[in-house]
Amino acid sequence: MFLEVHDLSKSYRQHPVLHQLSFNVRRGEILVVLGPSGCGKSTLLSCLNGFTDVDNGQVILDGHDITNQPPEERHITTVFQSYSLFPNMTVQQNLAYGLKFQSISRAQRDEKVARMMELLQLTKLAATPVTEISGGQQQRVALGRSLIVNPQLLLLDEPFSNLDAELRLRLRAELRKLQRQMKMTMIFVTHDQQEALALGDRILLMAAGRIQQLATGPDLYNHPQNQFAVQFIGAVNQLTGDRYVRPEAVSITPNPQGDGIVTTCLFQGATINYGVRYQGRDFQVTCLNRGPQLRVGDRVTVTYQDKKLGE
Ligand SMILES: Nc1ncnc2c1ncn2[C@@H]1O[C@H](COP(=O)(O)OP(=O)(O)OP(=O)(O)O)[C@@H](O)[C@H]1O
Repeated sequence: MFLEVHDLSKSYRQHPVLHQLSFNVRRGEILVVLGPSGCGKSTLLSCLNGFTDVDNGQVILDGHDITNQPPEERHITTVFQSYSLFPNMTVQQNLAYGLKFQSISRAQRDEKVARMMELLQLTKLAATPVTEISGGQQQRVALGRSLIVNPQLLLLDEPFSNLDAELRLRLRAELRKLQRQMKMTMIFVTHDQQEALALGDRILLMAAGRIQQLATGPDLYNHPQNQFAVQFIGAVNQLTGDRYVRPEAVSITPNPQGDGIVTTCLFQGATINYGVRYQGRDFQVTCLNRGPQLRVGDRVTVTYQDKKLGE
């Protein structure tokens, strides 16, 4: 394994924030750390990059125990939400800055910068001061500045959260492409489940400083291990005990004698979300937009196959 984390614990002033976390990251993988605000995601990254000391546990990177190494010796780079670029420098100068401390020739440096600008589609903006480019372009420069030093491990802490929805989607796709091209290992922190599902080879789901589940996106969605996982990823109809059914796994068919009744209807384009009252319960139902739309008050037949947590 490329990164191994064993029994990592961290408290701030006697208040435990991370509880004996153990997990691995494979070389060339994007692991997304997903969880609600305050669950300890940023603290986990700080323990990995060395900005925060751990109370207990071990961090092994590529076979080396880095638990007590200072941050500058770890070959780990972090991209933050606020991109902290140098405002008085151009795009090109910002990208080149990280390479100043590497013993490479000027020609090699220029070549790396040119390649990075090309990858990130920033070539035309090379000579523009970073204060004169858009938020999305600034975030690309920040990404480029981190990627250019070719870190063994890149940590990203909600890097797109200041950007509008469309730009987020675009940069997500670009990051995925770059990561594949450069075969870089990344840990990406987010509280956005769509982002996690879109980006992660695997997702480490956290709540209150504990790992709830570590799985691929489809596994997390289709086979949640506990109540937290089933509630946090996607919408769900809770049934009795540990049984549940996802909205798209409920079928409704119009039937004047049916014992379900449509209570709400939300048109979403490709899909329609219905609320259906059935057997004393309110169900969320997601249907593909095919055929005539049902209306509030329509009677329906309801069928579903429920599942059990942990299966
Ligand atoms: N330097 C610190 N001193 C004391 N408590 C801290 C410190 N940093 C974080 N905490 C606390 O640790 C807990 C976890 O914080 P952390 O920032 O790691 O969560 P997060 O999941 O990254 O949250 P968000 O998504 O809101 O950024 C919170 O209760 C927070 O208040």
